[in-house]
Amino acid sequence: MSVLAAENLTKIYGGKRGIQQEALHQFQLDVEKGEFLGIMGPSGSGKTTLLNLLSTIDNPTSGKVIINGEVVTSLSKNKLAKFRRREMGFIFQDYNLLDTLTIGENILLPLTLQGEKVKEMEKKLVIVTKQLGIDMIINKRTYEVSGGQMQRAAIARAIIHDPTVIFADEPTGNLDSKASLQVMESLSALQQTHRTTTVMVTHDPFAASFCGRVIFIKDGKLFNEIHQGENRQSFFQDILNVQSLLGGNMDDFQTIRI
Ligand SMILES: Nc1ncnc2c1ncn2[C@@H]1O[C@H](COP(=O)(O)OP(=O)(O)OP(=O)(O)O)[C@@H](O)[C@H]1O
Repeated sequence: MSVLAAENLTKIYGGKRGIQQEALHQFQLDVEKGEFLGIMGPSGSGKTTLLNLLSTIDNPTSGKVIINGEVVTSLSKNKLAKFRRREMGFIFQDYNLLDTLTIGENILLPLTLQGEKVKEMEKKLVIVTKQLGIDMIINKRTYEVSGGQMQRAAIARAIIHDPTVIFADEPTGNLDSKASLQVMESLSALQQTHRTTTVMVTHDPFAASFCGRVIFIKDGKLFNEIHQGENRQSFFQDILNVQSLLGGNMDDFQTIRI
């Protein structure tokens, strides 16, 4: 069952007297429940634009986004804010945790905003932080923990309210290879146990190799899509192969690590 769909999504930036830039052209996408989808492509190909449209951070010039049967591109501002809070989780490259709160308070933010009972929140916090191996840092502040721990806290915050879909934008962009491995293992394990649908933009073939499917974008259009087969290592190689077909600026691509 498709839980997230894009129908003919087009985004044209600029306009009036400025130069127009078509960043996305009549894009079609269907994401199944429980899928872990990666979005890759050279710099400027339209990845962030697509993620911003799917996650309702930005509006398309034309076309629709449908999440859980709801045409989110037609929702009023108020309804959209509620829908986003309930149905979506976000993971960013720079973690976006609040320094004034403890790690635990940061993780609980989506439930606090929903008015969840304290006892329930505490139970959920213990479960999710144990799953992510960060239960020992919930009383610390952001400046007392590592980047990998902050990103795992951000994953916990993204998933704690059981959203329909998690949007991740370069979640390993600021991490070294060891922390990237921990973060990607945590994210893929957790999204499987929660059967959450996850959509992740990344330049990093290592991070993308944890996805079940990776789509490649070029010039705002779908270039190719590949599915994980036997194992992650061979999928990593498949991703590198498509990247070399795709060309573009090779500086965009990290080709080491497996
Ligand atoms: N706010 C904007 N105004 C005008 N043009 C924009 C804007 N945002 C993006 N673009 C242009 O749209 C195209 C797609 O940009 P987008 O940020 O989606 O690419 P990307 O694949 O995410 O790139 P990167 O990997 O470098 O982040 C690019 O040509 C970019 O210059």
